[in-house]
Amino acid sequence: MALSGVRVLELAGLAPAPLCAMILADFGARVVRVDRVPRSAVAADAQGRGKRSLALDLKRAAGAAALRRLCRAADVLVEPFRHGVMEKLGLGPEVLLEENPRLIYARLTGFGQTGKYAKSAGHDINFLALSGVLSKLGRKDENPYAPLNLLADFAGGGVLCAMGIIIALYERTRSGKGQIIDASMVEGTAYLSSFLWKSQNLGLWNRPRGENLLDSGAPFYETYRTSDGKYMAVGAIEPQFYEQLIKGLGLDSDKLPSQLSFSDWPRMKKMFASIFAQKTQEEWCSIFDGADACVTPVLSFDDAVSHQHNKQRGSFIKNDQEEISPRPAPLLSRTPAVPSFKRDPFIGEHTEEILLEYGFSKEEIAKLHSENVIEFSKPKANL
Ligand SMILES: C[C@H](CCC[C@@H](C)[C@H]1CC[C@H]2[C@@H]3[C@H](O)C[C@@H]4C[C@H](O)CC[C@]4(C)[C@H]3C[C@H](O)[C@]12C)C(=O)SCCNC(=O)CCNC(=O)[C@H](O)C(C)(C)COP(=O)(O)OP(=O)(O)OC[C@H]1O[C@@H](n2cnc3c(N)ncnc32)[C@H](O)[C@@H]1OP(=O)(O)O
Repeated sequence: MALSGVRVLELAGLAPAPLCAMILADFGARVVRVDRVPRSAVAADAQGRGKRSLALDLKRAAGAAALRRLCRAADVLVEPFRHGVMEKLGLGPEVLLEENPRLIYARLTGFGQTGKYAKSAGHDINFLALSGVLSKLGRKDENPYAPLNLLADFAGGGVLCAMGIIIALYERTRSGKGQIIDASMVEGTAYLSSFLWKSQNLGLWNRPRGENLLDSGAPFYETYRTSDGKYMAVGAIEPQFYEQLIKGLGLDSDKLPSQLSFSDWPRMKKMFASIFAQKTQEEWCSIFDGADACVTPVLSFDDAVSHQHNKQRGSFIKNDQEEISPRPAPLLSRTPAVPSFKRDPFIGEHTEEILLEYGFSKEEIAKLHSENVIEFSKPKANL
């Protein structure tokens, strides 16, 4: 796999860092998740695929020293705490990079390492809000709406941090040097929205929220309820696709206002809604499948797994616990990701094997254990 041989240490956190490290594991990195001792009340990594777990108390001097030793032999460290936490533990980047100048020290936070909010707690919705992007999301006359925690936590956070790590690994092949990655979810989300920023003078976004082309203002970029209580997604932007949409709906474009007549959009949306409400989702699929109208069913998770297209591509996988999840993306032709089919690791399940692998002796491990600096776990559920 593309990242074979890359050793990653992930300090356990909430949603974004676990995704970042799972991506690295899916593509071949050997990822060790460093879990808390004593266990945290919010300890539940649903993104542990392909990782092993080492339970280590970083607040004890011997625990922090153990992490320093692990970092001397690692390629990447991913830490998810607000600024100052690692420094307080004596595990700041100056210390770890001095001991291992090749280390890539990835700091995945909401607000970044500097600035007024660097030490503030926050969650996805806060980062999305500060990036400016949340102000654009939502329907007309409604409050801004955060699409789960997909945008800041995962896209602007986990994915962009993984990209930063890959870029730094690539650069290290030339310089031989590691570096610090300051991955702020506010900035990651803002960066993802570059198109919105850079297209402002195109007149696409100058109307109030919910009245623009892609924010549910346009009748041809919307979801519509079907007679069986399901939904269809319509994305017929270009005129040739819009024409196919109109045809599929049984309408005559000569008798309709022009596609880009903003003032007619509310009326057109009502008309489309009443037409979509007359057939089931399946009936609409049989009309639009194969037509270039950019109309697709809105699928539940179950329906997505069993949809013919996704089945043909093997887009979802099942692990040995029968748990279904999306296959890693993108597909690389020669060195594709090979996701683990084993269950996610229990906290502390691999403590001993990891420490041995990183050069600790059996005696050292026994001492750490007797002092409760590390924990071993018997295979039982985390929750
Ligand atoms: C919207 C998402 C968040 C989704 C979260 C949900 C997935 C979970 C939230 C509630 C969970 C459920 C609940 O807990 C009940 C059940 C519990 C059960 O165990 C599992 C099932 C549950 C139902 C459980 C299920 C799920 O887990 C939940 C539903 C997000 O937006 S995530 C993004 C969050 N933001 C960031 O990542 C930005 C950067 N980070 C931060 O701002 C902060 O880290 C954060 C997230 C605000 C947390 O702040 P906190 O004060 O708690 O932490 P820090 O300041 O970072 O400091 C960490 C302290 O921990 C010490 N420490 C770390 N590692 C170790 C170690 N190995 N050993 C010892 N100590 C360690 C560290 O030294 C710090 O100590 P100090 O505070 O003393 O400095």
